[in-house]
Amino acid sequence: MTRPAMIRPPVAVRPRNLSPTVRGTAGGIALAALACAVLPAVLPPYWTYLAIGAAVSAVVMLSYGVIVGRAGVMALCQMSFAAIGAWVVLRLNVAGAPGGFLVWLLLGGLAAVPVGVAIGLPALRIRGVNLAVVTFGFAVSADIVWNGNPFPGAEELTMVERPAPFDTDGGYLVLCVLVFTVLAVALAAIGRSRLGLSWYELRHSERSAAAHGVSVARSKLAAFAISAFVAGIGGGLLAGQLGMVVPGNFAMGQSLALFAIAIMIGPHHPEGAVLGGIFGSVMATVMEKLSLPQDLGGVLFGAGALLALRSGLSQTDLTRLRKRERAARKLLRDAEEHPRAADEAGTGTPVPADDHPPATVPAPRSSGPALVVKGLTVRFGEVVALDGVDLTVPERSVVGLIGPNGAGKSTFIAAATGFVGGYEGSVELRGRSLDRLGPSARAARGLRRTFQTTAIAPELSLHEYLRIGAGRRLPRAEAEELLAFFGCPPGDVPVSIVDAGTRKLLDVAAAIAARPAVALLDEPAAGQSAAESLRLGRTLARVPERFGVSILLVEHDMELVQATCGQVTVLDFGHVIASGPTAEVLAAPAVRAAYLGTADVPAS
Ligand SMILES: Nc1ncnc2c1ncn2[C@@H]1O[C@H](COP(=O)(O)OP(=O)(O)OP(=O)(O)O)[C@@H](O)[C@H]1O
Repeated sequence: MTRPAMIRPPVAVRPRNLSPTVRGTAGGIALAALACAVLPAVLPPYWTYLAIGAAVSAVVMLSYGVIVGRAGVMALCQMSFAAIGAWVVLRLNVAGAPGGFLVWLLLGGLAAVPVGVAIGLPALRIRGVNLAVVTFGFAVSADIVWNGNPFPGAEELTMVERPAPFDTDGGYLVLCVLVFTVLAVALAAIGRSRLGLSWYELRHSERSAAAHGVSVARSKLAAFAISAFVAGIGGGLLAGQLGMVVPGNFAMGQSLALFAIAIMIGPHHPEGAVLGGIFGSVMATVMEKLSLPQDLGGVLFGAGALLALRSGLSQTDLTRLRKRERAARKLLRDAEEHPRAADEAGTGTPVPADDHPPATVPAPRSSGPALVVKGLTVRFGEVVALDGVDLTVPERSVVGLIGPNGAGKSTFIAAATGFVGGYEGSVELRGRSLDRLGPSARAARGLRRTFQTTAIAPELSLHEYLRIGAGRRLPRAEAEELLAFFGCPPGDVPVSIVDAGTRKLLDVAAAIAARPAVALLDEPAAGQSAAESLRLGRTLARVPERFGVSILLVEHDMELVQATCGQVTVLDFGHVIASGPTAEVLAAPAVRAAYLGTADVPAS
């Protein structure tokens, strides 16, 4: 089978100095400090005013970065959250509330959070264009409310008091840059956490996220809450900039234009937010200076957004990814061409997967089987996909689940792991019933699965993907060892440059990284050559002893099944037709009949 450009080194490589996150954050803070020191001194008043506008827009852009850039949600109402932040600041200003501007700013951000969560609730059931319509509807309703009710202080012309030493335009620019920097650093830290990484996964595949134990609902609501908070802060800053706001500052058109900029540029990276802020704020002035129609800016943003949607990645994503890919390719070339030199340079030590010494794995807590499924029956309308299936996976074993196409193997995995609800029968993991739990809760309890087709976010590195799968802090050395065990490239390599077969191995590694009680693997060898498939079989056979994880392996490759599984269960038309030691089962007439289609051999 031919494959796209493949990266799969035969050795494990311990990389060094590839991750630029710490250097990037420090560089960003240094740039912000420089901007604070230099800009107010050198910019003429008009440009200082424009720079404040750009900084405020950049803060709002950060909110798009969370919800659109990371979580991939089509949210069209961020300016409505900004309006809430502005309203709170203005209201507290009019009331002369204690604490002053900075406290009001914070309260404005917090006030937007419950509204963000409320708007996020429909996102638990709907997605894509439908969700865009819901958020658009909210933005339109908010527009109507703001237009019918003047912002506090508008009638009596009470302007917001900027606090000293930020009361001049130059000082206020410094404040905006500081707020942006604090938020950008905090969001970057969240982005590197499991929550932030899970947003990337949600964006590409909610079912994969659930299979990794990520609570899809909690993760999505957190994205809405955090993005609403940041937008609220942006709105409060706008109130401080203008002294007084009008509904037009938060109009629907604003939300749409910023949304298009966000899709195009990718404000989930600080440089994208800055660029987006500059575009959002300065574009109108540039158009005016060039004597071009104002709407042209919106058209350009829209066109850029369409291009970004087609490629699936924003401009900053692409730039960062290409840089990471170049560094990863160089590292892999060096390691393959000069393994010894690479080792001496500290970048890698060749470790053939088969040479890994066995780790000390704690004994299972229960003495019974790892997984016991009894009487599992699943119906899809008239189709009975599974009919009273019993299956047991002992501790520290690899059990095969085989059968012809349509026999019900994937349905078994889906039902056992909670992806198909409403089944009859029972599923017990180490003596505890899972029947009332959803997929992410079952995964968190120690029942992991992989899918026939992988959907891994290409912008993640292999190490980041393993961290999501592990569901815990995963030391780099442990991740590298796991990747080497499965014959995957080093952890800093981006998923975007590994082939489909390696992605399947990575998926298996991510399931094992969690050290679950049982991992249910759905055709992990699909897309592998015969030799790779056999090698995978040998690797899987060593997983129970090495990691303390039992495996249920769904496969069509009989050589792989024979090399890997001590026991096999055979399904045909949703029924178990044989179960027992692999060699005996594969020799059984009923099994041969099921595979060869000889109908007159009775089922056992
Ligand atoms: N969501 C669904 N809706 C309706 N029918 C379904 C659904 N999923 C599976 N089926 C049916 O259930 C039966 C079992 O399908 P399943 O995918 O579990 O088989 P399988 O053994 O995994 O096949 P394969 O080896 O081709 O992956 C098939 O008849 C299939 O058409």
